[in-house]
Amino acid sequence: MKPTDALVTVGGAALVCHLIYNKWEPTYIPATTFMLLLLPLGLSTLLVPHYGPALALIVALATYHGVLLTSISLYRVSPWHPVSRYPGPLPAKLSKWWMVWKGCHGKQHLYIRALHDRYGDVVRIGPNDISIRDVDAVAPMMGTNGLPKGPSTYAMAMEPPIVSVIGIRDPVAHARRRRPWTRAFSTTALKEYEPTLVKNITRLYEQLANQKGSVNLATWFSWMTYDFMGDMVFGGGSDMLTHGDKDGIWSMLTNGGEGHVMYHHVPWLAHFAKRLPMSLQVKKMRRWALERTVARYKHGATTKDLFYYLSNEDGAEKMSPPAGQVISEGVLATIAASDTTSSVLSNAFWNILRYPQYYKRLQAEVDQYYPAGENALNPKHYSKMVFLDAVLNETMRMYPVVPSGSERAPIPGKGDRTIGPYFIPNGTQTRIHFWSLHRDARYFTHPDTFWPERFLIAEGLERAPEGEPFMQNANAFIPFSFGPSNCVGKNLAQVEMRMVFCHLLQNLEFELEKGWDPAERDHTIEDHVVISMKSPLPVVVRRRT
Ligand code: HEM
Repeated sequence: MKPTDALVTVGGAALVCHLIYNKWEPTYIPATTFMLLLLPLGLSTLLVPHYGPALALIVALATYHGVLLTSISLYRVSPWHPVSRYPGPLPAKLSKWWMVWKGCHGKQHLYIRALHDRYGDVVRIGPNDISIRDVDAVAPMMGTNGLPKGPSTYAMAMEPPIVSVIGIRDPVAHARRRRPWTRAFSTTALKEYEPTLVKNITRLYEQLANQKGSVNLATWFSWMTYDFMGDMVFGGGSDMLTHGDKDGIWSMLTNGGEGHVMYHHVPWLAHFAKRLPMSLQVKKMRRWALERTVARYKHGATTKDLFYYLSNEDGAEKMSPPAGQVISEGVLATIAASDTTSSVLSNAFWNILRYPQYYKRLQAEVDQYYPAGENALNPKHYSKMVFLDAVLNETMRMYPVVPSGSERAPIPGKGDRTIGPYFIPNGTQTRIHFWSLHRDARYFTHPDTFWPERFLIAEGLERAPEGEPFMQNANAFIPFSFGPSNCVGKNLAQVEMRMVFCHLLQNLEFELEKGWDPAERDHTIEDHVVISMKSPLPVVVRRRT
């Protein structure tokens, strides 16, 4: 064979490889190794007579991968690409790694918002990836007849193949797996959890009351929320409020963010994840969960906690799940419930402490419903505390715990979909960008200002300031997401946060550490799929007299 014919054969094989990946996206490791390595290596034999073995290898690999990359790039920016109708920056159209690059610095929430400001309500943030900032797309995309979860939720689930509920893409299988969760968060079940909540919040209070000087309030909230979930899922064993993060579990949870961003944008990477060093941390967490689960199975249920429902001790399902599934769900619960709730708690405290008028008003509300002597750990007045709710809601509006939204995508191979006014081609990963939606002036007056009263005005409890139109679109406020895959733990999170606020404000007073500028914290917000604040929250705590 002439050298040019051999080179054309190598290039042709690369084009076939592009076609195969474009249609089937194989992630099976042997198939990937064959397509990307063994095939060009094999084809190099055609070039050996002309270049010798070593050079033939180099030429074959360079030609194969050069043609492959060129073909992929041209297709992605061409008008024939299914997502070409949506605008976006060129590097994002060319490669998902662009968003990984933007995301690993923790600022993708700001970047995507800037892209929406520049390009409009739909932006292409990857070759097959779009972000939407339009309230009219929320229900059609995330509601009952909307799109199922996308591939990145599967990729981020802790340990495929035993994927927890958050990673299940098939809507029927997801609904089935969600049943014990729904039972676990019914009104009756929530009532059963109160003693565990009370125990942990009392412990938090005692620890804070005994601290001298300035403390990092954010850390204490993290430890409390984690201990609470440790009790709820694994019957205890965490004890961070007493011993701190001695096992390094909390640092593992908060430091693995860059990995999450990578899986979020390049989900296929998860198939290789077990070989990456970061998975050692995941294994450590899973080992801890396994030990606790085995102990829990041995001792059985002493209270009706979350494990009771997840392991089917309530006997509501015909078949009990395998232990591996219970571990996966348990690990998900501790992650989904602790990092999220603690970040809202610390962000809410940060905001009332930097705006003293809100601290004063909230303190007055707590004192009205829970004066000294009244048990603030009893939720009987919580539903009447409208300002507390307004503070928590405003915190979640401005600092949604999942800033870049939760991914959705048409079911692979089931064809394209139209969502409201938007055409979503098969294979397109899409999401409503919560951060941009929550800070869109069309939906919220002064969207970048912390102004809890907006929620009271919207409910007709207060008058809007005169002289400017008041905007508040309830459908654009989705911190717990929307539809059949929304946050199943929403009600628990709300009781927990209200209980913390009422008990702590009834008994303690808080002051920001002198000399610390709270505005600094704004610049340290990072989006690692879940929001993360790199800055501490240094606060001086005193008992109220
Ligand atoms: C303020 C606290 C919390 C916030 C803001 C929050 C927010 C969210 C969001 C945005 C999602 C993604 C939903 C989607 O994909 O559409 C989610 C999922 C989830 N959350 Fe929460 N969450 C919080 C607390 C909790 C708590 C306390 C639990 C209790 C275990 C919990 C359990 C879950 C679970 C299991 C899922 C997956 C649901 C599914 O895929 O069906 N979350 N959460």
